[in-house]
Order: sequence, then C-alpha cells, then structure tokens
Amino acid sequence: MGEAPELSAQERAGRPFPVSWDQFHRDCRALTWRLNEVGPFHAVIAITRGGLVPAAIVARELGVRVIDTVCIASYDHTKQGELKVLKGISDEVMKLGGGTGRGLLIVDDLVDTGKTGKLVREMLPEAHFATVYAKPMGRPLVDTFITEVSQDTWIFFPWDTALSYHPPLRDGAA
Ligand SMILES: O=P(O)(O)OC[C@H]1O[C@H](OP(=O)(O)OP(=O)(O)O)[C@H](O)[C@@H]1O
Ligand code: HPA
Ligand SMILES: [Mg+2]
Repeated sequence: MGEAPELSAQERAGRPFPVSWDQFHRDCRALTWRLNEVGPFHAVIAITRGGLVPAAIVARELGVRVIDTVCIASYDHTKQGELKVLKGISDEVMKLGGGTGRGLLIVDDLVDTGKTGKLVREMLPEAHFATVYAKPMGRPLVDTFITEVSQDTWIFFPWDTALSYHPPLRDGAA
C-alpha cells in the first residue's frame, strides 16, 4: 500500500470562509473599537505579510504613525513549514516598548495553529497581540480578536482571491 498523500492545511481545513474587502474593513474597524479601550499604543507592529492590511487600518483609526514590521515566512501557499524570521523588530521600536513590548501593539490577520503568534510573543512578551480572526488552537495566544472560526475552516482573504464565475447549482456546482 502506498502512503496517503500529505494534505495541506487548506485541504485539512475543508470548510471555506471567503472574506470580502468590505467585510474585512468592517472587521478591522470593529477590532479597533476594542483596541481603543486597551491603548494608547506607542507603535503598531505588523506581522507580514497578512498583518500589513489590518495594521494599516488599525493604525489609521487609532492615530498611530509609528509602524514596524516583523517579517515571518511559514506557509508556502497552504503548507506550513519551518518558521523563518526574515526581518526582526527595529531597535527604535524595541526601545519604545522598553525591551519587553509594553505599550506596543502587534497585529496579524489571523492565528491558526498559533506558531507565528508564539514566536512574536516571545520577542515582545508584554506587547498586546491583536488579530482579526482566530482559530481555537491559536486563540489562547491572542489578547484581542473579532471573529472565531473553527479549526477546520480555511479563511480566504480578499488579497488572495478574485471574483470568478460560479455555475448554477442545477448544473452540478457543489
Ligand atoms: O497561527 P499559524 O498557524 O502560525 O498561522 C497564522 C499565520 O499564517 C499566515 O501567514 P503566512 O505565514 O502564510 O504568511 P503571509 O502572512 O505572508 O501570507 C497568517 O497571515 C498568519 O501570520
Ligand atoms: O485559514 C487561513 N487562511 C489563510 N491563510 C492562513 N494561514 C494559516 N491559516 C490560514
Ligand atoms: Mg502571516
């Protein structure tokens, strides 16, 4: 018997959850309402690349103009491999957070297994960590999020998708 083919995280997830730009913007604004109760923050740190879009919206709403990135690569499309830190947090922003991250806001689009979030939390243990969406495995790592989806859901973000024709149900569409 041959080995079963390795499933990607997206194939394991199975349940699709497409998010439009409009919905994403609304969810980011809802996140900001919650964060406004927790701040003020000296700086926003986006976990790239997915955190760049929510970080821009959140920073705009909260009036924060110091924005840094921590650049991490993990998923190759849908398979999670080794986490690679391609760029760390700048010395200036580290200083603003007193070396521990106090008063800093880390933003990402979602937590899934929590591996990415855990790595960044280790860099800044006292920072506030916010994501727009959270799956159960990663949820304990996040301080503030908006929508929880099940672990078997795959979120399709608007920057990864495009409008396309969908055949009618009677013609055999799933
Ligand atoms: O909780 P985890 O299981 O670690 O997964 C969550 C991370 O995975 C995705 O990023 P990805 O590494 O795919 O890179 P990208 O943001 O550049 O798309 C997502 O944007 C989160 O950063
Ligand atoms: O559900 C997801 N959607 C998009 N990217 C992801 N990276 C980890 N999980 C996800
Ligand atoms: Mg990411």
